[in-house]
Amino acid sequence: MTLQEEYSATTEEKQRALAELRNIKADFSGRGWFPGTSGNLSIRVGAYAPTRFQFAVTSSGRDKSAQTPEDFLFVDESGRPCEATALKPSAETLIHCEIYRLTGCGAVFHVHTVFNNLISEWFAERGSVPVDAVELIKAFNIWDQDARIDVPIVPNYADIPSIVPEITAALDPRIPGVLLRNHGIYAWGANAFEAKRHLEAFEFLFEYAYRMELLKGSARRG
Ligand SMILES: CSC[C@@H](O)[C@@H](O)C(=O)COP(=O)(O)O
Ligand SMILES: [Zn+2]
Repeated sequence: MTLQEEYSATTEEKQRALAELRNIKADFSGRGWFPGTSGNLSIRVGAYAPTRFQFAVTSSGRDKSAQTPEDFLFVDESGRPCEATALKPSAETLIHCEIYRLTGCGAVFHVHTVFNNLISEWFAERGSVPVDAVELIKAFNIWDQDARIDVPIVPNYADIPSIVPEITAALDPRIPGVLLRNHGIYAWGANAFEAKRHLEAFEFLFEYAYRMELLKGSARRG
């Protein structure tokens, strides 16, 4: 068995991953989370080592509100397609690769929303979004009384490979997500269920943080 074969998944596992991605993509599309072909999703399949893994990822530039046979392809740890295909993996595949390499997680979801863009710009100089004592922090399995978290924000560059070392440096192992400034959130988890829970929690907390800043501002104005 070649190394590639050792890390490739069974046909059944690949089909299960694609079915799960189709359901997740339809769900997120229903929430309006893929404006203008933005967003990308991936689920890891097969054996894992930080230097050898494979995952299914959305193909680049497509309307993610549509369901077609060309929506996904499988790539390896370097982001290269695992088989001959005319499809192009997401332009941000290297970010998924780095998150899998650093965390060993099972799924990575990326969406652009107005709230995640606004809050990442508002707190950009601070370098993270502070969230204090909100119950939904428990979605990240943080159960401290009055827990406080800081969601990392990294610079956004047109050259995607330049973003990767920023994520490597900023990633907090306690926080399953990272914001790209004025771009969007990457959320991950051990599997698609957990990554979806984390993404929903992040989007709730970003809207909460945005509205809390407005309340504080109006209170200061009196
Ligand atoms: C078209 S704006 C969004 C893209 O530039 C990118 O940020 C994105 O999220 C989707 O890129 P894709 O290559 O389709 O995965
Ligand atoms: Zn994006």
